[in-house]
Amino acid sequence: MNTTGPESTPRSQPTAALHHLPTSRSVPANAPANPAEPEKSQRNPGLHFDPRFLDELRAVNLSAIERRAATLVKRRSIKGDNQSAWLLRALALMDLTTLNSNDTDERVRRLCAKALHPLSTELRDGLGLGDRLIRPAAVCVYHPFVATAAQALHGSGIEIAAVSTAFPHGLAPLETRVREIELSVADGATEIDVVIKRGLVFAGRWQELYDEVQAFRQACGSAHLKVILGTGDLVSLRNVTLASAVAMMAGADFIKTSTGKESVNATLPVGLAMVRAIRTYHGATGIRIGFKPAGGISTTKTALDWLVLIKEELGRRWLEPDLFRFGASSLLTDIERQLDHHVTGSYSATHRHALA
Ligand SMILES: O=C[C@H](O)COP(=O)(O)O
Repeated sequence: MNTTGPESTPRSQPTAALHHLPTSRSVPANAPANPAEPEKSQRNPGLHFDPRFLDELRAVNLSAIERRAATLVKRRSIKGDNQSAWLLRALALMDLTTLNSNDTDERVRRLCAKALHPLSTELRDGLGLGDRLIRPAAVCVYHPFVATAAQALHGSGIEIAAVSTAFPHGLAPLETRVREIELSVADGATEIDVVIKRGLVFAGRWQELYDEVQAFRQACGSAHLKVILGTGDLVSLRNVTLASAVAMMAGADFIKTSTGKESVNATLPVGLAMVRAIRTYHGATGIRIGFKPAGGISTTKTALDWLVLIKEELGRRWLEPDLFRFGASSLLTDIERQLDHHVTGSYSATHRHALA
């Protein structure tokens, strides 16, 4: 593949049924004509729930998706300066995350300090970055640390993402989960990562799932909504595809693979199933939905695989922070090490880059 420029465009797959669906909010204008000029994507207004959209997506060909995921990665060849450029891009597309049971305000402050200055002066000089500001797109924390992060990042332009709705299982009454979103927004969260109740997927209770996600979207107000599917729990790619579709119909701004707490996290076949659902939705509505793989993405090799997948399947426009994020707690460390290697010719010890 050509990995140097913003040349490819998404291949739309309009579906017949979707064209007839009414939107649940005002009908948006189509996406910008030139995807190479990234105007901020408009928010997803959602669609009224209609099972016909699900019928369009039901026939997922598992083996074809697995074959495609394997081929994409094999074809990748990103080296040298080009690789450094892609790694800097990966950094800028990151939700720098801490979601541990032993998180503290102090740890979150250190993480925010790292987000503000992710690369050392030597490394920046070695890479010739000059004045270029390269920082993660967001810091992602549990609700109790939103106010701390908001204070530490005030005025920086770095988004504050909160995992709400009884993360990571989503097993609390709906009112409790909605209230948690409202509290996070009040504390300064600009993005909310919600988890779905996986049981609604197993039971095929799609309307109920739609209603819950719509309630989350409403509680978010101007904060952007990322819907975590917990794909490692969902058993089949068909479930992943249908849950993606319901989340988008209900107004998700992003769909996200995993909480990082399931036994299986983000995998390329699952990602492929999700980005194809995104492509279908875009083809039919003109609305671009963001994608966030998360959980277990800790090496630059894996990060590059994901970037290749997105560029090939959705196009260059999706490699911007309003449409793509990595959810990752340790990826930044490996990016620093690889960049260091590019500049100095040798690998530094991981502990030199340890976060928080
Ligand atoms: O949403 C982000 C994930 O929880 C991060 O997972 P990770 O710690 O495996 O990178």
